[in-house]
Amino acid sequence: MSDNVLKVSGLKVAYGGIKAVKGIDLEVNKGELVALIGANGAGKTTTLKAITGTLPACKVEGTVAYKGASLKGSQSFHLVEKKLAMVPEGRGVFTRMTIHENLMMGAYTRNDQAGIDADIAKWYETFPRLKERSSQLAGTLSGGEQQMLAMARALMSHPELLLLDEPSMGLSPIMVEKIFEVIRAVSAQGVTILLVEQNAKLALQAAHRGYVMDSGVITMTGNAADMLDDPRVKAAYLGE
Ligand SMILES: Nc1ncnc2c1ncn2[C@@H]1O[C@H](COP(=O)(O)OP(=O)(O)OP(=O)(O)O)[C@@H](O)[C@H]1O
Repeated sequence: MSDNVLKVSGLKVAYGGIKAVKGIDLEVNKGELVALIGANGAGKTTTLKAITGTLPACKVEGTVAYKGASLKGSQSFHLVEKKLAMVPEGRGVFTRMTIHENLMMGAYTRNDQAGIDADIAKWYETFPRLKERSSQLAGTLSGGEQQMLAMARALMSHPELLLLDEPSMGLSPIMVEKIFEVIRAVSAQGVTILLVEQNAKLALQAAHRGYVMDSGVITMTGNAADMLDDPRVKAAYLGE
């Protein structure tokens, strides 16, 4: 059996006349943390939306296989049942629910109450700030706190693949460090992750492998440590 959790082949996406993704191949193997980096408008978010089948009406070609099967036509609740969790850009927490209720929502496909309670306690330990505010409405949290909550909520479903879209966006440098610390810790627990990031340095430092996307095409791929050393990556994405 292949080790692929995710395999994207020949993916093309066009919004009307705009070709956002122009035939990319990408794979994520079990247990890997893979970074997809690239500038604004490179097509990274579009790629994630194509993976989850959440694109607006537009032309899509190619295939996306998650655990060997297509996700075409899946609704968001199907994705959770299939153990695929996405933390979108802008977080997507339930703003009118408390932190605790958000975490419970993340576990709605589970019925092991003791396990759910243990997981909530674990995430509260990882993010003490969420614990202090457990009965606060999620909409009143800061950007960084919402990012933490969105990640913890996604992890409550015990995903086999976690998709993270720009987790560092809009956060203070301290919060960015903290979020990446957590991403590394989650990866070390064996969770398979596809991380979309503009912060190429932090993403490649955390990842096993990376892909560089530019104007809808993959221009480079390889071992993340090698990519950090690559003069082209240094010049274009690391500001060196
Ligand atoms: N709904 C849409 N309708 C039309 N064009 C779109 C739509 N969504 C994205 N695009 C265009 O597709 C291209 C790729 O956008 P995408 O959001 O995938 O890039 P990105 O790499 O995620 O960038 P960013 O980091 O800024 O989010 C851009 O030119 C964008 O303007």
